[in-house]
Amino acid sequence: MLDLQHAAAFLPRTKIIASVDYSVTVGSDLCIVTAGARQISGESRLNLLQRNVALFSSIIPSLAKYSPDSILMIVSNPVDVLTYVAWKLSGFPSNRVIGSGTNLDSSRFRFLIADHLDVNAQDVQAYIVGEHGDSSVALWSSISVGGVPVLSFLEKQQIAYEKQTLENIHKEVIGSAYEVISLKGYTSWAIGYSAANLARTIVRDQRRIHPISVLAKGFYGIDGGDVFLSLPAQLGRGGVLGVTNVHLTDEEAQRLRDSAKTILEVQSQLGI
Ligand SMILES: NC(=O)C1=CN([C@@H]2O[C@H](COP(=O)(O)OP(=O)(O)OC[C@H]3O[C@@H](n4cnc5c(N)ncnc54)[C@H](O)[C@@H]3O)[C@@H](O)[C@H]2O)C=CC1
Ligand SMILES: CC(=O)C(=O)O
Repeated sequence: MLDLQHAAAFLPRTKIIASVDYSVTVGSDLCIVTAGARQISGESRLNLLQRNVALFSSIIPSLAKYSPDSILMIVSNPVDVLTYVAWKLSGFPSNRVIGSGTNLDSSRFRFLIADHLDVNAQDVQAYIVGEHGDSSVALWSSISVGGVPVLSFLEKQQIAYEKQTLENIHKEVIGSAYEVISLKGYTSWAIGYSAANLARTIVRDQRRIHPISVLAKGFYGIDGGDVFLSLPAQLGRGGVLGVTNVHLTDEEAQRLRDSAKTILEVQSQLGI
């Protein structure tokens, strides 16, 4: 807290407080939960589940008690399952409980596509959906650059593109966190920007569309239980305002359902 307060002269006027007493959070508009165990090199996010569920049992009810009208944004891993846990423990409506989900994976994806095509990542529209983790799904069919749909453009021009190149880019996205963790022990900068990007949309009611972890049951044939995973959703002061109806190919929809199944299998061990 002190270390951040000492930056006061370089920041817009901001009140920075910290406490182990949850009453300091009273009346929050947005609660962002990043507490928890993190992966060691080579460990999967799903492996953190038991340790972080135990933490959530003390954190979430206290936040919900002091800020019953807030939006909860979960970042701790495994983010999709912990968003479900936070939803259950808070008793909040599902539109007010989100996970940072694949907002980060999609940025990694856009960065890699932009790098491959030598364009600006902000001009690349592309989504990773599903689990924030190993079963994530790349929506190749909806990639556009500067408004031009990339795959159909290439197909129309009969320009051969390497399916393997595309698969490799997705593999690189999945491997991104593992690579950074093996190099420096944890990831921090990109997730920080990703969470700040989501927070800005929410508190400023920007109504932008972000791929984030939402209650996904019923979308794209996802059934089998209440599951949170990432879909492109519109966000604002009310939380999740709607889920965008992005066109998925049959293969993409099947991969999304498989990703939901992976998360549900892990969730079934919880007994919540
Ligand atoms: N969703 C995403 O894309 C990402 C998620 N993460 C996840 O975020 C979590 C934290 O990672 P790091 O910040 O790297 O770990 P860290 O070890 O640097 O920080 C964890 C923090 O949690 C705090 N904490 C532990 N128990 C607590 C409790 N009961 N109440 C309040 N705070 C408590 C610790 O004091 C510590 O400051 C991990 O689960 C990690 O996997 C990290 C990066 C990206
Ligand atoms: C750690 C993590 O989930 C990430 O950087 O993607």
